[in-house]
Amino acid sequence: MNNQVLPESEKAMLPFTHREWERRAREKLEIGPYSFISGNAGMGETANSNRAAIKEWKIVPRVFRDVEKRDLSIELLEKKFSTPILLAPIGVQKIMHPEGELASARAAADSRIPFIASTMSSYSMEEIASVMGDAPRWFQLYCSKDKEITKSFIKRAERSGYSAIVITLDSSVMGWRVQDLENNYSPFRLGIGLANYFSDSTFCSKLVKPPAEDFAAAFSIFSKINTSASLTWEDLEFLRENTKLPILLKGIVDPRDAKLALDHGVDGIIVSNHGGRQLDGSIAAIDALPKVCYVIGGKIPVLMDSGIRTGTDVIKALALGASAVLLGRPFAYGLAVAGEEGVKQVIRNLITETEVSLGLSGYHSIKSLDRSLVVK
Ligand SMILES: Cc1cc2nc3c(=O)[nH]c(=O)nc-3n(C[C@H](O)[C@H](O)[C@H](O)COP(=O)(O)O)c2cc1C
Ligand SMILES: O=C(O)C(=O)c1ccccc1
Repeated sequence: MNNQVLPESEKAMLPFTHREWERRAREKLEIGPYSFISGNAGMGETANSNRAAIKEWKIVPRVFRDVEKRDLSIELLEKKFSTPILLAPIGVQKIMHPEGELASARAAADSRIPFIASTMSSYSMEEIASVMGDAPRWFQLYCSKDKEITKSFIKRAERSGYSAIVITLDSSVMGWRVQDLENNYSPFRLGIGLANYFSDSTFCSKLVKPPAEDFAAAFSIFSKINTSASLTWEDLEFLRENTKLPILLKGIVDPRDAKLALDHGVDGIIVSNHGGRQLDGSIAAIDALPKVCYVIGGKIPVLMDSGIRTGTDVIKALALGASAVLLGRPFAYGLAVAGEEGVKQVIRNLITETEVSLGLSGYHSIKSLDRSLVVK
């Protein structure tokens, strides 16, 4: 089903609130996929903290400051973007909707919001690129234990028009996800999320038969060379040598790691705790942001995700020093509920609410936002 042709009556009925998108997604999906998306690590304490901490920050709006024209544009890695919002890398999107990443990538392209394709996508990075025209896209890399595969992924991303590499560092091993254990649910076992591997000539050269002919053998090799847990700062050198694209590190919350990232010459960092899906009990992302921004001192962009739900959340993160934010689960629910049109609607609503909130805060541009806008 192509959701571009969603009837007008149904479009009008699409939700406005995160809660309602989530409720509708829950209605639509089986328990396994729904819980995989909504689920968190452990007791969900970090996921709760992400929201609680954002709520604790309060906006102190200014008045009489001419907010007739409101400009959401930003500059990031020497490129101009019309909003400070990107779609976070989310793997296995076919569990949300049959069109998976193709639908969300088209929706992102429609608003010129950068789409970050996950290593664990259910369509290959080339297939995703092919529906995006020249719209901005980045590639998120989980480094394989096999360096040749990592190299191959980077080259493929370069060739298919991805303009930055995001290296996720908070997932050396999968978090303790009780819901998935209880449901005995794993998208991989269903063969979802392996498209980049199964379409990779370096990976396939290790197989006797193509993945389509012997899934079990291909899956077994994938399981052996999947994400590496032995990476250290030294490995950045290998990555740096293998691409001229900007490199961003995702999953940094300690200012010492931010400083190390800066010293190692990365091009940006993403403050994130993976939405609370990895280490339960870890610090709320928005609480980690100010100190990280302080040590970075504006030298490279600091992006942030984990808990962003509304336009006011976006404004708070930017006031606390983020250059841009990544939208995670909200668009995943949009995709589950109404495919491409759902993601478009989630993006449009978030952009509009951000713009309204910027004006009501007494600021006319993202550039003019400053730390004094928020207090605890
Ligand atoms: C279903 C799902 C899959 C995800 N897959 C990836 C992934 O493949 N790579 C990655 O770096 N982060 C992944 N993330 C984390 C997101 O990029 C982002 O950090 C997180 O969703 C932010 O939290 P929030 O959704 O609560 O705002 C995933 C998150 C979800 C919900
Ligand atoms: O579930 C996640 O958070 C995640 O990062 C992931 C990793 C591999 C496949 C799908 C999702």
